[in-house]
Amino acid sequence: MDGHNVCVFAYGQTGTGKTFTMDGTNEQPGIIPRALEELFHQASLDSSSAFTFSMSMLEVYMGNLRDLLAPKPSGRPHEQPMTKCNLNIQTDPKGLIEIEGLSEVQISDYAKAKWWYNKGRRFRSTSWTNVNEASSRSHCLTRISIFRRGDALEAKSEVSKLWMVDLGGSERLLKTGAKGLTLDEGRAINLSLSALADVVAALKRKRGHVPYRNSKLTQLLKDSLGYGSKVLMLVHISPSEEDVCETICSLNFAKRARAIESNKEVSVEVKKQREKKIMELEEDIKEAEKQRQNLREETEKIELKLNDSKKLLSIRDSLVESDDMKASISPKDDVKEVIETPKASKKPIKRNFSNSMPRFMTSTVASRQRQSAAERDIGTVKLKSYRSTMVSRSSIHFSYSQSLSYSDIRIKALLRNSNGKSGHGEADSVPIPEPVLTERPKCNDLESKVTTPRSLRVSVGRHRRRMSDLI
Ligand SMILES: Nc1ncnc2c1ncn2[C@@H]1O[C@H](COP(=O)(O)OP(=O)(O)OP(=O)(O)O)[C@@H](O)[C@H]1O
Repeated sequence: MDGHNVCVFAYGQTGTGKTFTMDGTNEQPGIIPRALEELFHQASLDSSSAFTFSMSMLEVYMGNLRDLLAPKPSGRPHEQPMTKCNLNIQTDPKGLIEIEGLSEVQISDYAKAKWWYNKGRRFRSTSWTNVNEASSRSHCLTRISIFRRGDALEAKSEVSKLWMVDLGGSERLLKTGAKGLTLDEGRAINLSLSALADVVAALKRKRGHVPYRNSKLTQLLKDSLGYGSKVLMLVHISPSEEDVCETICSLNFAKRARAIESNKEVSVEVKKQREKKIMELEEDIKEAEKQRQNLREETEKIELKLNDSKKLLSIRDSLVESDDMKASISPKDDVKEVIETPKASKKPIKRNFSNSMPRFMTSTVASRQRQSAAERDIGTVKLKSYRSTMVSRSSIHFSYSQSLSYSDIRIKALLRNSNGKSGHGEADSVPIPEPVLTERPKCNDLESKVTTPRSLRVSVGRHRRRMSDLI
């Protein structure tokens, strides 16, 4: 009544109570009469919509459709309505199934519906077998068409179908002892049940192609047995131990059918699980984002350290490459002061330092010769007396990274002046061009001081010496 197509069917081994469940008796009405009664009851409760019902009944017998509500031939009221058999099944452009020429009767109330139903049921094909004395030899289908119209005038009317199916029983032909026509009927029932099983399997696996066309039974139920419809299957099994194989087969079929997801609507539980999963994934994403940020910061720190190291390395390299600076002044006493530290003695330091130096930094023969030549030159200079005379004027700072070039014309002039005017303190009058003072890193511990006139500012640090020269 909510607009869905519905299929209720009874499945199981022959003689297990399918017809009893669907039809019932006068004392114990089955599902079909109860459903009819309930339909009218529900329609009376719903004041917002107007419902009308119509009913059709047919059976699939030996692969053919037989109309169970067809009018009887005139003059022979007690005869079975055989005029309408082998009906054609049509599919309309919307995919809805229609049976060409099938009788459809209006049912205005439950009493009328029951009357028609009992009438159609009487014409069903039954026969005696070893298992069931009134065994159904066909599949019996009752169709209720439900027309629903809303109270608004422009509201569209909806049509839906309720199929109630009493399937023929699956049977072991040896067990039933069927012969002749009964045997053929049994085979036809088994064949169509097999086609139904194929449809169920395809629906379960969500295959694109569902083999509805393999039998009349499945063709009829195409628009009520697939996606978007509601299906209720009743499985009947025998309590007898002898029928355990059939029971297992029936239960396996039921298991497959139960796994079909025909309803597109997602249940509340599934929705909750999805939301929970989404939240977990969002938490994971946040955590990953945090880790990424930390890694980025770490990388930046490492890059900064790397840049510092590169700078230090370039400074060291610039200290090392000074072969062309070998003419630089390297006062031996001052160098020794550089090497000496307050805590360590001379010899061990010299040895250790030399040992720890890379090979390319050790002194070469040429550099030692140049150094000794420079020392000889220095010997002619009275540096100490010069210091003592100039101490009140100013000072020049020598460090491990600072040296004074004797080839510098300013120094030469200074030295000439010192020799010529020693003791007069006239250094200020020396015509020395004003030197440029460049800033160099100072190492206070290693610093040694050489006094010089205040006005004399010597650019230091421009000339660097190899570390081996310092040793
Ligand atoms: N629950 C029940 N209570 C009483 N009798 C029952 C019950 N179920 C089945 N029966 C009886 O068992 C017999 C077989 O039942 P039924 O004809 O419904 O079986 P079936 O599954 O329809 O068989 P088939 O497939 O051969 O048509 C009937 O006589 C029926 O009255």
